[in-house]
Amino acid sequence: MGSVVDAPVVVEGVAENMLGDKKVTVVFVLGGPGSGKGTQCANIVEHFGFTHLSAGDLLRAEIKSGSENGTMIENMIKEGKIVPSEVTIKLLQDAMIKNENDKFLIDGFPRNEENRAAFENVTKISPAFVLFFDCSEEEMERRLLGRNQGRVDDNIETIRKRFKVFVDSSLPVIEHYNAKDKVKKIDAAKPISEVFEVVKAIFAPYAKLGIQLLAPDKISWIRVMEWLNRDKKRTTEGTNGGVLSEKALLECDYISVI
Ligand SMILES: Nc1ncnc2c1ncn2[C@@H]1O[C@H](COP(=O)(O)OP(=O)(O)OP(=O)(O)O)[C@@H](O)[C@H]1O
Ligand SMILES: O=c1ccn([C@@H]2O[C@H](COP(=O)(O)O)[C@@H](O)[C@H]2O)c(=O)[nH]1
Repeated sequence: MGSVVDAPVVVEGVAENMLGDKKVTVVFVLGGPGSGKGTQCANIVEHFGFTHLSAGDLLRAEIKSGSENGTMIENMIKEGKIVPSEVTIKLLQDAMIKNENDKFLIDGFPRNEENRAAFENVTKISPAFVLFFDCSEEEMERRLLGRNQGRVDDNIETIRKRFKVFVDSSLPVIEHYNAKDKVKKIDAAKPISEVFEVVKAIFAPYAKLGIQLLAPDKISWIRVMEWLNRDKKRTTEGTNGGVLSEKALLECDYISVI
């Protein structure tokens, strides 16, 4: 009996963007403060192999690093205001370039139409789709006041300001992508596990296949991975140089898919 490995299945038709020499898939994760974006992103990372980039976390790290922008960012966050696009975009772009992964969840960005247009202009990346966590202000307020992570903006005064910024500036971003049919709206008022069931169905095309080599003496991992990675499509090339369909690969006597 051979060993087990996770093999990526890349789905044709999912938008891919170039970041330097690298092809990347980006999903924007949007929703009001406390709607559960970070919580669900952690689940998506665990199950679907995305890298989570929270714009808010990157800005908070920038404050801690003692950067020259630190004081300005801290003041904006305390007021619930939106940090200038060039600062946030640079942090996101650097994080994507540094990371070897090619699938990113960008959480809490773009926050306004100017953020969105600047990001698309600078990076030439447009999202594969946008997850929108929809939740009432009453429920979000309850969650934020109970979060207890010592955040300077989780107080009732700043929370109200953040809600207003979300409605006035961030909802138009969601409307922009909705007009392009890119928004997947989720009822985020439900319990965490129920929200994740809906999220899971949306990310199903990114699921990893478990593959087991039944006859390691007859077929090598290197060969299987070459087949699966070729052209990043669901068709693969066989040993005889012809085209081996995914179906044929999965029916191969030496491999089982679990
Ligand atoms: N579906 C849910 N039901 C109840 N509580 C939740 C749910 N999702 C998240 N929470 C809790 O609500 C709080 C806020 O969640 P989270 O940090 O994921 O929200 P967020 O949208 O990322 O917030 P922000 O935009 O302010 O960073 C956390 O304490 C989290 O445990
Ligand atoms: O793109 C962004 C993301 C965040 N901010 C500022 O940070 C806080 C906190 O953001 P969270 O997503 O809740 O962690 C937000 O209120 C903004 O002040 C930003 O300016 N731009």
